[in-house]
Amino acid sequence: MALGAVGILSITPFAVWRWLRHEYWLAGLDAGLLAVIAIAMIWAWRGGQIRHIAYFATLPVSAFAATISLVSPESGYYWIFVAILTNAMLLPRADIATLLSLVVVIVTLLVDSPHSVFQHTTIVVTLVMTILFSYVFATRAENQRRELENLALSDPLTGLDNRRAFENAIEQALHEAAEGKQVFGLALLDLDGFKEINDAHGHEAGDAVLRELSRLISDYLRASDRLFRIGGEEFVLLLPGADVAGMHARMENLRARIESNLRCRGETVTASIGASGWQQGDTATTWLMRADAAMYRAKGKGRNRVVVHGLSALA
Ligand SMILES: Nc1nc2c(ncn2[C@@H]2O[C@H](COP(=O)(O)OP(=O)(O)OP(=O)(O)O)[C@@H](O)[C@H]2O)c(=O)[nH]1
Repeated sequence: MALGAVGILSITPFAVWRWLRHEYWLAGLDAGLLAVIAIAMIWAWRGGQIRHIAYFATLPVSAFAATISLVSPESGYYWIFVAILTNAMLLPRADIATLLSLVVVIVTLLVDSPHSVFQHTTIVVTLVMTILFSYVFATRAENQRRELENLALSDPLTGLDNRRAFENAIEQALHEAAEGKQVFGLALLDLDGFKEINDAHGHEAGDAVLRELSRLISDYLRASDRLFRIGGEEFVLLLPGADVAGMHARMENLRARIESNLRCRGETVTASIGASGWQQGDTATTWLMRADAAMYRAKGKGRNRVVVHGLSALA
């Protein structure tokens, strides 16, 4: 929004000035660019996706810079610097931003320059330097954004996807299930007596158990399954293609594997698992509530067991 406001404040005087000088064609070009910026600002204000808005805004800005440098080469070149920076700052990919800026610069080199050879060389060199520096800036910004996204979506202790990632994934699963593309199972896994483990052996030993548990579950999962750590000793599994009977068999295997392999200072550590299949009309809350209720039934029945909602004979 701030960039848009600066753009409008900077370009409007040029549009008026050109209109007063009867340069209607150039004034119309300025007015077109002002309209693009205004639409982009309204789109952003109404919550549009920044990525789409960026492409919508940068393409006309680049086209404007190239056109103005072709029709008015004495001063038009300066707008190319603005276009290069706009591309680098707005576009989500540094390579696309650089490519677009290069196209603009190459187009402008087609102009018969009214400048001296020295001035023209200076313009070309400074444009190329600006593109290079913008590329470095945009690449850094892109990497930092990716790192931040990873940090926001992963759990630092286990490296697994976290609750926020799970919230995105369950919405996606609900969408796919409602469209009939895929059935899904959802399983909640909670360690048994973890407080006592922490109290008896210390927090670091507890952390080691959580890391080992993550490794055990990850090794057991299929490529399409997803595992999340959504709380202290609470994990969620999102299992595409799993019907309730199949889910019970798989979770029972996982439970037995944990019981056989998970140890803290030689003591066996176990987990309780509650699971539920997707049902028509489910929201994330209703689906999770059924899996949660199944998990508490597993705890209530003495822990170290699996309960799948709707599979009472096996439960
Ligand atoms: N080491 C460690 N402990 C954690 C972490 N997050 C939560 N906890 C501990 O996990 C324990 C959870 O305790 P409870 O909710 O009582 O669960 P529980 O002892 O496993 O009991 P049940 O679930 O009923 O079998 C608490 O002592 C928390 O301090 C963590 O990241 N690391």
